[in-house]
Amino acid sequence: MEVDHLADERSKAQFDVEEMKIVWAGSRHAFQVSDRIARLVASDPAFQKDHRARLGRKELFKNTLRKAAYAWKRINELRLTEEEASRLRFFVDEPAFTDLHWGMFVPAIKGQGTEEQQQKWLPLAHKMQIIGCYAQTELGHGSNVQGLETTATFDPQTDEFIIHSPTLTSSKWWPGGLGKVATHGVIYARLLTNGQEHGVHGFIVQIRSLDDHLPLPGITVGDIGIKFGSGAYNTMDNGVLRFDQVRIPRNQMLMRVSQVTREGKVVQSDVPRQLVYGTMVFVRKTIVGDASNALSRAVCIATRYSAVRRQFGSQKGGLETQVIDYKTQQNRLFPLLASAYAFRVVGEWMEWLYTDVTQRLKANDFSTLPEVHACTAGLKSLTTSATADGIEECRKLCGGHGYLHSSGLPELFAVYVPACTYEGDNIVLLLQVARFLMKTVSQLGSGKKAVGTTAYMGRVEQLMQCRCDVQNAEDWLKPSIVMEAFEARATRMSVACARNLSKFGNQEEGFLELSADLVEVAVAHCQLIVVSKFIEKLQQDIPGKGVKNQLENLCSVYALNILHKHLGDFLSTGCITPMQASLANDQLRSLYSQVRPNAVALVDAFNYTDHFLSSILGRYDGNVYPKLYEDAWKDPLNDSIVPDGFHEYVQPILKQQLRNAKL
Ligand SMILES: CCCCCCCC/C=C\CCCCCCCCCCCCC/C=C/C(=O)SCCNC(=O)CCNC(=O)[C@H](O)C(C)(C)COP(=O)(O)OP(=O)(O)OC[C@H]1O[C@@H](n2cnc3c(N)ncnc32)[C@H](O)[C@@H]1OP(=O)(O)O
Ligand SMILES: Cc1cc2nc3c(=O)[nH]c(=O)nc-3n(C[C@H](O)[C@H](O)[C@H](O)COP(=O)(O)OP(=O)(O)OC[C@H]3O[C@@H](n4cnc5c(N)ncnc54)[C@H](O)[C@@H]3O)c2cc1C
Repeated sequence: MEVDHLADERSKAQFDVEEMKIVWAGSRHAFQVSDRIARLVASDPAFQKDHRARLGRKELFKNTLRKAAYAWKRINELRLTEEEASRLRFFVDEPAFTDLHWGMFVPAIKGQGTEEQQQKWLPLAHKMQIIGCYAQTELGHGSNVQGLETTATFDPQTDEFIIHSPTLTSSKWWPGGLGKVATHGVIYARLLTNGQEHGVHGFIVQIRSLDDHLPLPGITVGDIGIKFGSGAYNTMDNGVLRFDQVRIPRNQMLMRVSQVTREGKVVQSDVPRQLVYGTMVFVRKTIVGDASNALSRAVCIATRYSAVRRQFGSQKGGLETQVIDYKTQQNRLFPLLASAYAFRVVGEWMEWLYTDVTQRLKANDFSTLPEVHACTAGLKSLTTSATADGIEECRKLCGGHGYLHSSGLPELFAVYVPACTYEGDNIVLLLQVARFLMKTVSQLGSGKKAVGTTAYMGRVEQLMQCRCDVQNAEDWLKPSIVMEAFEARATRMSVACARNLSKFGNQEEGFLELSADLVEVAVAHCQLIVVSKFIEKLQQDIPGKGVKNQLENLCSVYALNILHKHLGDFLSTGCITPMQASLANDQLRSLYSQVRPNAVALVDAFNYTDHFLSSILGRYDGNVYPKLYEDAWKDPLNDSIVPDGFHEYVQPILKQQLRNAKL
């Protein structure tokens, strides 16, 4: 009979775990779909994944192609909905060319193509009769999109664009799916007509033949090579691509934002030029939601293992202390648990924000676009940095065993860290947020109302002077007090930076000089958004015994831990005193004690199968030691007692030593 080594932990929970599962999933329906698909994937041997790190690149990649084809077959056989298919991709847990096809190529056509273009290309893409990638980044430029060098020159004689890579640095470099699989790509290039340049635009270009999969004439394409970590992101074929005067019909330029007429005239639509960047906004909001997935997974492993692992403190031969009971462990682990829940909430809000802007754009209302850009960029940066650091912290929280591949943490880290770079380097994105904030501050005096996530700046005078009203530690549990402290911090930092900027004659020069401070301002603003959205969520009716109370504790842990980590910001802006900061820390410690008995149940609420977690340390039943021991013997090195190469290389050394000793 299977023994649940964590049963005791589970019995301590003070809330309804089943109801928390629904909060985590977003709705009862979402939970049911997710639960069903997770089981479907876990029970299908075709989706086995524990051997990935031992495969060579070619075998690994072929295995991914097999899985993708099988997944597609099952999606069609079972007639899965879009939601179900997307859950299937999530639980299969393997980066593949299909991510870029569905996650970027299709959205780029939807967002930047005209109705006519959508009608032509989307049915092909939806049936996967063509497979697309998103080819923007080049060897020489990624962040600086305006600096891309690939050209698309209109030839009025033939009514075609000539796509060309004029330099080595203009080679497309990084696009996922491009290396070996994609038949088409949305290629970003500088538009040239009648000898004039018109900025970067997207073009649908066929890369490989649909008959024999060979590159079309004028195209050089391949994979860019092995990436960080074993297995990990190497299931993806990130590619390199060069064009030698490749011709495409005029109607393959994505023309929702600008059109090129038969004569080569460029006509701007009434939508803003920035919509050319719309796919990045879409993916950044997806990445925010996904951060909670990756962080919760690491936290689930570290929490369960911390409850299993015991070190020191045995009294009279009794059990040693569970490491989760050490305050230092709690102080590292519980803020990550709280962050996972916080990012879940903010991810949900981000979905709402995106739906809202999409509807507005349809009605030609572009007013919220700058804010949506700032929110998606800023929160993508904040959540991915925190998640990447959080996964590594979870590895350390698991001590030595966390470094084993079978802990599930090294591969999770290797797959996750590029999220800090792709879809915009996190620092570059925070600088975008800072620009938006400096603009907002500069407009405060002009009567323009600060709205949305910057509405708090409308109370700049009050926030510049307010003094926090905390008398005792429990006061820090009041949402109004926390909000005021975060708003005062963000406002004061923004205003201080804006004042410093105004000392520079040249704004751009000032921006460069102060960029490190500006990044901190952007972080303060984004952390405020997360805290405020979590607090807003708690104002809703949340059913289930004790569920809301747990979420309130986690929200307070998230906020007070940030306050503690960024104490310098809060103190130097004068809103709170050192005594109040110390009370916040007392409250944080007390919250840890309240989270402690619920910790295992709070990670059970993520509803992850053992297949998905892929971690011996994070097993649901906590049966860690026998399984670790068993697993060691499965390593190919243990197939033979004496390893290959021993007689050839090591034995001669030993014999030499023996000879020397005899001499
Ligand atoms: C094996 C199993 C398989 C299973 C299969 C199952 C089948 C599948 C079924 C379902 C599956 C579903 C799967 C879905 C998965 C989805 C997952 C998605 C995967 C993601 C993987 C990621 C891969 C990575 C991709 C990339 O990295 S793409 C490249 C990204 N590149 C960047 O992000 C570049 C960053 N740089 C920039 O964004 C900008 O250029 C800049 C930094 C903003 C610089 O801009 P600036 O210099 O200011 O220049 P301007 O261009 O002049 O802008 C000025 C102006 O514009 C505003 N602005 C800027 N950006 C935007 C924007 N995006 N939106 C709106 N506005 C913007 C800016 O604020 C300025 O405004 P003002 O003038 O008003 O100030
Ligand atoms: C796994 C992975 C998958 C990818 N997939 C795709 C894809 O499918 N399609 C695609 O088109 N691209 C893809 N990319 C490329 C990715 O979008 C870029 O790498 C990313 O946007 C960062 O750009 P960069 O490489 O030019 O970095 P750089 O901008 O060169 O960054 C280098 C350093 O310079 C700093 N820096 C740069 N500019 C500034 C500035 N203005 N101020 C201060 N500091 C600055 C950065 O912070 C960073 O520390 C992928 C990348 C990875 C790693």
